[in-house]
Amino acid sequence: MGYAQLVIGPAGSGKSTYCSSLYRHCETTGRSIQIVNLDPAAEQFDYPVAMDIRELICLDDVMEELGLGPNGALMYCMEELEDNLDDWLTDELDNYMDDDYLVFDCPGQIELFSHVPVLRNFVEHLKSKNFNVCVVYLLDSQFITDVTKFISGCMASLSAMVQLELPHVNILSKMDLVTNKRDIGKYLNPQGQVLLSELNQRMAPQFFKLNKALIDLVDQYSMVSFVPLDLRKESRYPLLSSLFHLWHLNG
Ligand SMILES: Nc1nc2c(ncn2[C@@H]2O[C@H](COP(=O)(O)OP(=O)(O)OP(=O)(O)O)[C@@H](O)[C@H]2O)c(=O)[nH]1
Repeated sequence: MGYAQLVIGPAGSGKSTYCSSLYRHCETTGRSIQIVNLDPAAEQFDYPVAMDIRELICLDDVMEELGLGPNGALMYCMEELEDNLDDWLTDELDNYMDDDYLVFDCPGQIELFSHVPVLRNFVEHLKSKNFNVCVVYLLDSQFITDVTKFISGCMASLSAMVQLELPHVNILSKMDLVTNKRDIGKYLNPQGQVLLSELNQRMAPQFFKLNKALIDLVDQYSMVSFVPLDLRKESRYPLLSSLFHLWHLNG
């Protein structure tokens, strides 16, 4: 059995930085992982790239040849990947053995994990090749500085959970940029009633019913909670280790 981590999250949330930190961490601790680039627009990497979607298709070529903009071209590239699961991806996966650990650095287009089936089909393919797959969802800590942003971050993460139906860990990235940790603390162990009253104070009364429904949803999916990760600090090591261990057991 192989293991795979799908690293997803909005554009710029720190996916590639997380992948390179994880790679260096594993190097230090004597583990072996392979990082795969699934972003056809990526230009440079801070980690050795084991497999690269750009060998199959490249964003610039699609933009030039089909006259598409960056977003349309990216979706075209991902559909090309979906069409090549049995060919390109299967050939590439054949290079990896039992017990190999692949980490997939994905593009940040939100539609990939909200409403198009590409990643879900990709995951099904990995499973059919005997990979145990889990998701690491990154959210920039700067995006949850108030309750409305927090709810929006939760909803985006929840839509990925529902779409992919995999073991899922939410990580709050760029914690070094949070100047007042107390502002974020209340969102790490969210209390429904506190969030609801904060939300209601921010919004007009016609939204109160909707606010309640949203908070109940976050409460019910109690796993919509975030693990803060500061990659710039030495303290990241125990956290990366325990997360890695968890994924390896449950992934
Ligand atoms: N301060 C700080 N900056 C970070 C951290 N992680 C990433 N960044 C910066 O955030 C920017 C985006 O980081 P990336 O790792 O490229 O993010 P990404 O999610 O892979 O981006 P896309 O592939 O474009 O979606 C870069 O300028 C990084 O240097 C962090 O933990 N702290």
